[in-house]
Amino acid sequence: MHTATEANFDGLVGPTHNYSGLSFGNVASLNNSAQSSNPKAAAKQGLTKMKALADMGFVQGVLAPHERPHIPTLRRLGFSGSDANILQQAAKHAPKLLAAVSSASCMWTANAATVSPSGDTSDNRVHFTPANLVNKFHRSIEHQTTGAILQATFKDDKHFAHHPALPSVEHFGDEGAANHTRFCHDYGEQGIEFFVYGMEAFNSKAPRPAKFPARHTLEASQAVARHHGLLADQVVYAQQNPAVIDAGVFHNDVIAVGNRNAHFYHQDAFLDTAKMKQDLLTAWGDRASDFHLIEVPRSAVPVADCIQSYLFNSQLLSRSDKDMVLIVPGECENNPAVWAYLQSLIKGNSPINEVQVFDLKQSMSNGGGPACLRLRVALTPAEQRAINPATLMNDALFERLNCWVDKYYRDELHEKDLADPQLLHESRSALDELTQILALGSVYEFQQ
Ligand SMILES: NCCC[C@H](NC(=O)CCC(=O)O)C(=O)O
Repeated sequence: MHTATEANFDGLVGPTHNYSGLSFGNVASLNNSAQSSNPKAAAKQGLTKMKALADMGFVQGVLAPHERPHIPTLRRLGFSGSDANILQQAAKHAPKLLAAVSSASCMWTANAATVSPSGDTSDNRVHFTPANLVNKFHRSIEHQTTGAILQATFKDDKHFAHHPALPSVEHFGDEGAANHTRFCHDYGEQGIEFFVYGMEAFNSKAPRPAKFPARHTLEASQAVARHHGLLADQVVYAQQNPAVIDAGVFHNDVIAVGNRNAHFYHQDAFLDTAKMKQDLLTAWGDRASDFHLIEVPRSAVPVADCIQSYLFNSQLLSRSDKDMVLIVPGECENNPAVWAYLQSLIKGNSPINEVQVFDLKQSMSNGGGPACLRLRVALTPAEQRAINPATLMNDALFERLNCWVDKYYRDELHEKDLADPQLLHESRSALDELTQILALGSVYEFQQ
């Protein structure tokens, strides 16, 4: 281990994974709200992807799911009595609230936080800011536990700095790394941090979407950049095209992905594409010919096909300096325009040389693809050695987590099951054991 690398930390799908139509503006979430879910299959699909990446030689970590249904939130909202009584009352009087506090949405760890690697920060530590996720109630309750799990995973304050989430108000709406990409030569060198926002909160004259919410503001990204101690000329901001948000692109990672010297994005992704390109090339500096701007034209793949297939919600991974592999969901293979485009892409002269397909249907049906499920953390060798080793995927952990899923997870879940006190019991028992497997300590309220 001599050079820095990029680790992926995937969210392990929790035992209450279900489809409740909670995310206005997210087409899959709204369309699948009547479906029953399969938490066991969901967790195993995620584990299979994690194991495959570990087997390919990438550093792969696991982030634990949160305590759900979240009884402390129901108590905060006025329900009282025993846990079973609270579940029963919530199911009767506020079923959508019960669904919200039962969501396994923390699986999408691209939304867990924004991470700045040590090559970029003023104190040369890796900085983490959990995302407040204020736009959706069910996600706004994630950041505290997310912060605790990140601190239990990246423990050593010599290497890692943890900030609290930004103020939980729309002006600072923050969706984390789903709207953040880092470009660099080597992962350990200083890079360019690219922040994409949906609207300017304090400028009502600036463009913003009309139909669906812009979840992430410019002001949130600027605050994160200040906290992380980033240099102004290493930071680029770009506004998402409001029209694509209105078409269902609720996060920028549904329409663009970047890695090292490659930016792979759709023609319609940004409000001002020419400016985005110019700003990135200026920040990149000399050797501009090394930077790959791979723009997918709408004539080849319409925006609707991007949303249906999640083409851009892929993981773009470096196998060596000039060789990248793209990890895509099965939906890409089933979309003729997308699949034809991908075949031509890998034959062309971009650094992307291979496409690998993974079945992530359980997560995809709530609008989460391969990229949503992972948080990227670029690490130097010394930082890598400082991570909690119990969270790193390998043969033994894969085996152990599969047995753990078999022991605790159901293979079918309907909205009505969320009121079952047995589900709460199963979920807490599972997480209690998981904190031992991953050596996290007591990160959940029920353990305190
Ligand atoms: N990065 C992908 C995030 C997907 C997530 N979906 C959800 O929360 C849907 C949950 C439901 O509808 O049951 C979201 O929209 O934030």
